[in-house]
Amino acid sequence: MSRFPVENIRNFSIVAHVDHGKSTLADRLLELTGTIDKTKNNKQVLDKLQVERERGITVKAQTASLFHNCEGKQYLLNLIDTPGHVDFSYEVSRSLSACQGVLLVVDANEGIQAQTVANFFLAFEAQLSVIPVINKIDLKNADPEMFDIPSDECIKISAKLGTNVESVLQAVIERIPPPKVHRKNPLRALVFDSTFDQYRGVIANVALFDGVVSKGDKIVSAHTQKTYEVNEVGVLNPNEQPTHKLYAGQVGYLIAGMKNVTEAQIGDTLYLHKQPVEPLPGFKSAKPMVFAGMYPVDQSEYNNLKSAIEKLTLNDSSVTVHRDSSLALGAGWRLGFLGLLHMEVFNQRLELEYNASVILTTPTVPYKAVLSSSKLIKARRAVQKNMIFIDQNRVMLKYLFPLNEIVVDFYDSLKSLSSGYASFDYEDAGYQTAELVKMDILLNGNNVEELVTVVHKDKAHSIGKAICERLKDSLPRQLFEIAIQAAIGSKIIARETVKAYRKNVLAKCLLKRQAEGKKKLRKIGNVEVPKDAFIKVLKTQSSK
Ligand SMILES: Nc1nc2c(ncn2[C@@H]2O[C@H](COP(=O)(O)OP(=O)(O)OP(=O)(O)O)[C@@H](O)[C@H]2O)c(=O)[nH]1
Repeated sequence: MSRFPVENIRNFSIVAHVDHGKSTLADRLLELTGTIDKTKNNKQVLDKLQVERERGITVKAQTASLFHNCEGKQYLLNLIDTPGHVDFSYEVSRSLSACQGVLLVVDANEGIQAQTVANFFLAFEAQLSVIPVINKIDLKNADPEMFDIPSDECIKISAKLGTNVESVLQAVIERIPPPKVHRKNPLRALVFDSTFDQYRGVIANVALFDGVVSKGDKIVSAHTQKTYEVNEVGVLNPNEQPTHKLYAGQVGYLIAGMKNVTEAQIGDTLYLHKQPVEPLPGFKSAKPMVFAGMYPVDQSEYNNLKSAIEKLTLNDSSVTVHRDSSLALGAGWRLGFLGLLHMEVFNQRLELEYNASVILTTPTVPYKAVLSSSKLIKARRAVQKNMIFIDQNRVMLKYLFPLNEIVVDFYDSLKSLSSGYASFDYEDAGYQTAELVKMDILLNGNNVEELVTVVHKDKAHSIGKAICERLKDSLPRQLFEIAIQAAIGSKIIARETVKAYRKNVLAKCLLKRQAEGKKKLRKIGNVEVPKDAFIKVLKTQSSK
């Protein structure tokens, strides 16, 4: 690695709106630099996770070091491919901390979209060089001239066909500056991502801001003050390739015998033993926008699920975890996600990567209740506090909201109403009095503990009705009629009915059900409920 002086290093991310072609461009760059062989099968090779392959989207930023010869000089180009969906934007902001420039990819057909703008501002605020790349110029309706960017600054390519992709490499070398680092200073390495390997422990992705790190070095974590010996260092090419040393300006991985996931903090600074340095600023923590309760299907699985959640949150540090418990479901957690897609992907990764089976429930939020026989707690609605114009195009509105109104899909509704242009932030404003009631959902008279909620009195009827309707759509017909009821105390406020099978379709349906298997079903009284029924209810509950 010493062959690459700082001036021959470029660290850059590929950012874009969802599906504008980041991963396809990454494939071509890997091929052009000979990092992977050129074959027809190279489709989004950096999307390594099973969930990414199944869904065809990137959810995790991936690093790859490319070795490239240009005008007789050997360059080391560290590329980070990032996700495009807004729910994974935390991956983008972290990746930028290891870069000096970005390729801002824009689909020529679709033009500039919400995440194009958001990513542009992220890069701009981090003072990175931005190279606009207009992609998909092979498509019929492509109109590459439609952007308000000087055309000589844009590179027009087809990532799919490989057209003009060499110019992108050329621009990376010419327009992105080398990192500003000092190799003679003591080691200062930023941990910008981590994964957990069953056999080798924590694998930390590091960007070196100062100094050198070698296999065998003793290093200290600024966060825990614990000392470790470096067992392996290397680059991702795109698979791990040990190198013995990494120098300032380079991006790679490091394994140092951290066996416990709590020891590895994303944003931590690593330095050499007895050579302490000022820690790097790290990352602003991600703010959860959607919450869900998570419980093991069987309490005996609690410890396994706990360990799986810990390992997965190491790789996805934007998930917040708090312990929670339910009378019916036992010990579990309240998890916070950046959006509903993020919640689904996390859940799917737990199943695919850790073979975990979980129950997702509506979240609980902490309330303080003053119990009194006659006086109920007074309600408070969202109250506007102020409105500030940030510039000609942007306005900031401040409201006081009951937390319960925003924890499920407020953020997603806001994004879809504003086509993704509105952003949302919140701060805890303390407890407020409110007229709240506890609402139960009953299936043939049996209480469904997963769906017990505390709701505002005025919304109880509409929420109860919506949950009953949703459940009706998600419950398969059974041998008998199922009454779905929403109740406050002993008062029933909504009801739906799932009819029993008709006799002539009975045999056919039973056969189908047997084929589907019983694994994904949960029994409440005599009623069989598919596991995803609760997720469907959770998704729509607060929008009703
Ligand atoms: N016609 C055409 N299609 C392209 C081109 N580049 C990418 N695509 C297609 O666009 C789709 C999305 O490409 P990806 O590379 O997965 O996009 P992405 O930006 O990485 O997607 P996310 O990471 O999920 O946001 C795929 O079906 C690609 O085959 C191109 O130059 N021309």
